Amino acid sequence: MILVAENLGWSAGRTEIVSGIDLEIRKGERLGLVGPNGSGKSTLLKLIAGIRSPGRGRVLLKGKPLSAMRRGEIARTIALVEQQADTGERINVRDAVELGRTPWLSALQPWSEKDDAIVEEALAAVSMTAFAKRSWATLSGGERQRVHIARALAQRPEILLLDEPANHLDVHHQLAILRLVFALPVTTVVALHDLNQALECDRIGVMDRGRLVALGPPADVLTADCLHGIFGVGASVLTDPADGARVFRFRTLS
Ligand SMILES: Nc1ncnc2c1ncn2[C@@H]1O[C@H](COP(=O)(O)OP(=O)(O)OP(=O)(O)O)[C@@H](O)[C@H]1O
Repeated sequence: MILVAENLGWSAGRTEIVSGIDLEIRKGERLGLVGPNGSGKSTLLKLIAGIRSPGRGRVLLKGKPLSAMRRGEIARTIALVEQQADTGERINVRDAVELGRTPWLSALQPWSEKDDAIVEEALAAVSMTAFAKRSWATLSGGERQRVHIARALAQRPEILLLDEPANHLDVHHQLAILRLVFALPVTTVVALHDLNQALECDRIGVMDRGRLVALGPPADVLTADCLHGIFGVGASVLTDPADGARVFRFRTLS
């Protein structure tokens, strides 16, 4: 297991936001996190990224407690693309992506041509090369999202955590980003609202009111009962005649 959460919990004041999370993340898997608004997906991602300290339980990264690791050491392994993340307004796109290299730089290892090449590759991966000199402040929401993903790619993490990466993106870029993310040779944990996109994950974790209530292959987890009970919707599973893929069609419950 590359990352293990043991009885993880976090509270805001006296309100438990997530609790009792036991989760073993396998090296190389694509794990989707789904759940209603406010069910704790972002909080769980922040806890496993080490940017929020758990109130209870612990996170082990390759067997080592996250709490015993330095920030830079964690950042060389885990990158998190947050929802609505912001970046200093005055920087340009390339500067924002270069920030991804920070955990790898030191007095003994200053910026090199290799870092330039990694940044250029990351910009190209999200089709933002032509925007490299543009000021961050002038970007649209979807362009910012793609730059955040490029920054995370430049970090060259072993574990990539993404909170709603397709948010703000037009349908072309949604498909392109998810295809890119799912093809990366890294472990990926991705919070998703689109349950059809979630079907592409190896495993799905379902969050409900701060708890991980189901975990397993998409077909086992995203059942009609689950969709009814957790999301309060009815769903039919249709087959796409183009390629035989399963797709959900949702309806409100009368
Ligand atoms: N610092 C905080 N103080 C108080 N409440 C918080 C804090 N952070 C999160 N919450 C609450 O915790 C709950 C879980 O939030 P979280 O952002 O983890 O959910 P989510 O599943 O990612 O939601 P969404 O799908 O809407 O993005 C929400 O009700 C939120 O309002």
